[in-house]
Amino acid sequence: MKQVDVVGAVIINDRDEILCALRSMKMSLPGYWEFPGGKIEPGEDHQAALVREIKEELLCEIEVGEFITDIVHEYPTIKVRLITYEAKIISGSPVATEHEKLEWTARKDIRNLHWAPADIPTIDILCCESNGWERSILL
Ligand SMILES: Nc1nc2c([nH]c(=O)n2[C@H]2C[C@H](O)[C@@H](COP(=O)(O)OP(=O)(O)OP(=O)(O)O)O2)c(=O)[nH]1
Repeated sequence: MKQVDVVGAVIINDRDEILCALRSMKMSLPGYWEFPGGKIEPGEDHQAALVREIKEELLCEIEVGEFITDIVHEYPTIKVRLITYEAKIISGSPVATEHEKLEWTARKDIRNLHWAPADIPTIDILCCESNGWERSILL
C-alpha cells in the first residue's frame, strides 16, 4: 500500500489554544479536523516542510518547537505517516486558503472535534500533558 509522509503543526497560542483545521469537501478526508501541514518533499527536513506548508496553506510564518509523535495510520487505500511538532506563529495571522475553516480551540476541548484517525495519538498526548500537569499539582 502506498505511504505518504506528512508533517502536522500543533500551533499553540499564549492562551493554550490549539489551531484546528477542518478539511474541505475538495480535499481527501472531507469533514475531518486535522493539524495544518502536508506532505514532506524529497530531501526536505521536517521543520522546513512544516514552515513551507504553513506559509502556503495559512499564509503565515511559524517557528517549529518540540517533536510530539511519529505514527503510521492505515486508511483503507493509503498509509499515512504523520509526524507532529509543536509550533507557534511568529509573523502574520492564519488564513484558511484550502481548509473549510480554522478554529482556535482550548486544549481541554480538542477531543470534542471529529479528528482524522491518524491524529488521535497526537490528541492523546496533548490532552495527557495537561492532565499530567494537573496531577502533579494535586500530588
Ligand atoms: N496535513 C495533514 N494531513 C493529515 C492529517 N491527518 C491525516 O490523516 N492526514 C492525511 C490527509 C492526506 O491524505 C494527507 C495529507 O496530505 P496533504 O495535506 O498534502 O493533503 P492534500 O489535500 O494534498 O491531499 P490529497 O487531497 O492530495 O490526497 O495526510 C493531519 O493532521 N494533517
